[in-house]
Amino acid sequence: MKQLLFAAKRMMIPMQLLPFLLRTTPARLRRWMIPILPIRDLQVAKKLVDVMDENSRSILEGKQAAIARGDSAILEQIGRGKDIISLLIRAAEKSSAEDRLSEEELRGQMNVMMFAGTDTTSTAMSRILHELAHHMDVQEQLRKEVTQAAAHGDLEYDVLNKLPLLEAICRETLRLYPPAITASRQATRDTVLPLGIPMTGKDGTTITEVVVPKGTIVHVGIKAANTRCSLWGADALQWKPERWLNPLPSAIADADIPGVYPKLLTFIGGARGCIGYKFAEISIKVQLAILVKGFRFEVSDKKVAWKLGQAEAPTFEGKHMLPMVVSMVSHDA
Ligand code: HEM
Repeated sequence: MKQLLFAAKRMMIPMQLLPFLLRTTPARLRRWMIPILPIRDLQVAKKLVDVMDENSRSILEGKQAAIARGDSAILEQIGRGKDIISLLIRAAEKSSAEDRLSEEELRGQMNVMMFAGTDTTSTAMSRILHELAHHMDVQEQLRKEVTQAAAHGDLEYDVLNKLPLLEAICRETLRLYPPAITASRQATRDTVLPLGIPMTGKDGTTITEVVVPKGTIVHVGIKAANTRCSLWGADALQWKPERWLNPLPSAIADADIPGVYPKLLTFIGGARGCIGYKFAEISIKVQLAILVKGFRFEVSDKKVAWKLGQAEAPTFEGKHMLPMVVSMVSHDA
């Protein structure tokens, strides 16, 4: 998945043609053209998309077969029939022919979710572990919080979701290192955007708003909004989970930030905001709670470089990885 994002990033200029090609050529022709175009990244992207599609196809077939075999077969499946794909298959079966999602559309949904949900979540996990390795005191506090909460067995959803330090660590990492640093939107009508901070024009006049005509592409600076000193304070660029354990500065508390996630644009907002944010949040918390309870993460002597594809990914000597020193935690009293 990461390779796909990096390949797409390197093809930024030819990709500008994509909307035009989508409008003017059938999918079959586009696929036929790819092997003859001398763009290496395009061949890489095609191969990766085919792998993703093949995976979706085999998962979908497995789910459909289990649903056809009946309840006991469904219970053996990951998600036990409550996962989104099983729900979509069942909904499709109950819908009229004209409303029904076709096989291709179901696979399309799966591909989008895998694409949108995998690297975003794994990047956030990498960032959290990296920060915890640089802040061993916070890591120890988190281990204590999780271990105490799990003293009587498995952590229930509600308990896990309310652990204050775990929550603060997730929020702070998603604030400072949003996996998607920008998003684009197209204005559906003429509008005027007020500026939070006025600007001075070339002729010296003060500009307090910007006219946005219908059709304009607007790039939303997710990371810029999440780390703005005038809102978050002078320490906006520092990783400080404790900021979420205390009342937020009034500038940010009072700011109207239309994110689905309070005060952050990490999952953006509005009708096309991230539909997976709750899932992402709980899966990060589950993974983190299990990992930190069982293992200690320390910085290694290998220099990690964070490279921007669509999401920022850790690399070492050009390979996607996050070298760390990991040891088991002893829970003997
Ligand atoms: C930390 C994890 C995640 C982050 C930071 C994140 C962030 C975002 C952002 C910024 C968008 C808007 C992209 C755009 O319009 O350009 C988006 C869209 C989307 N996300 Fe997430 N996401 C995360 C995890 C997930 C997960 C786990 C899923 C699914 C299981 C998911 C499914 C989607 C889908 C389907 C969309 C497209 C929604 C639409 O266009 O209507 N995301 N996400």
